[in-house]
Amino acid sequence: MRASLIQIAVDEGDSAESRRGRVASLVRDQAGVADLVVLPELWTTGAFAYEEFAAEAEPLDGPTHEAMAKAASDAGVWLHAGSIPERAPDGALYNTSLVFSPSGERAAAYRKIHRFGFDKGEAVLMGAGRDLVTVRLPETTLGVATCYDLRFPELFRGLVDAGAETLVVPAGWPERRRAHWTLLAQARAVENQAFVLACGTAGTHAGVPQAGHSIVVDPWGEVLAEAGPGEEVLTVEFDPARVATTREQFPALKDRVLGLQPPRR
Ligand SMILES: O=C(O)CCC(=O)C(=O)O
Repeated sequence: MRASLIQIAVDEGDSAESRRGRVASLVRDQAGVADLVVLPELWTTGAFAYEEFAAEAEPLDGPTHEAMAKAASDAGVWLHAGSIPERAPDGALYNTSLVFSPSGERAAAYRKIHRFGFDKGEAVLMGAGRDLVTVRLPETTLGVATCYDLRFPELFRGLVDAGAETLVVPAGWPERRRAHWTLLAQARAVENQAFVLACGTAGTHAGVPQAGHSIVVDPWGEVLAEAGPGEEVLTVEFDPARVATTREQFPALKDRVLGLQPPRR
């Protein structure tokens, strides 16, 4: 199976509309190259452009949905289209990822569960998702998570329990914490014996330089491919069957002990 992670430069001065056109064309270029294409988090606005979330928010089936559904079917690829600022019917905002099949049907929508910013930014502007999401592809089952979610291993264990073998993480991770990004992507792969496809952004927006360095990690924790800091398409070939063989040959997941008792006082 071949996957291409499109590490988009999300700089100021590029409108959401023009970026949508540019990204759709990059997705189309993957026809015959990749089976699965992955885009980053909130690439129409930038993950840190908090003041743009409301203005650029769109319904689930808004302009980004339309452009990406068409790009997926034109290219004949599975497309994890990263996330959009979603305006829900009740007016609430969510950081929502969209996944499309090669015929351009929406296969899944995932509302980010852990919102970043502590007492400001996304954490106060957006609602929190509650539902884990997996997507069955012919070759593998995707488990989806978004950016800050990468810090919460229990979410990934939930995805693995639901059958995920390839963990896909679109992000807008800042350069300042790039070491955490790489470390956590490898940790999630090792502990879950799964592939991790983590696609970040490049460029600078809202004064926050982005880390780039999108990364693909195998179920043994080895880095199969890693991007540099700038805009880049990172293409990697991987064998989804390695999840089953790794879990058979080193069956640590079977040794989980659930329901531990808290310390006695
Ligand atoms: O956890 C981090 O360091 C970055 C998270 C983030 O930027 C986000 O979720 O948008």
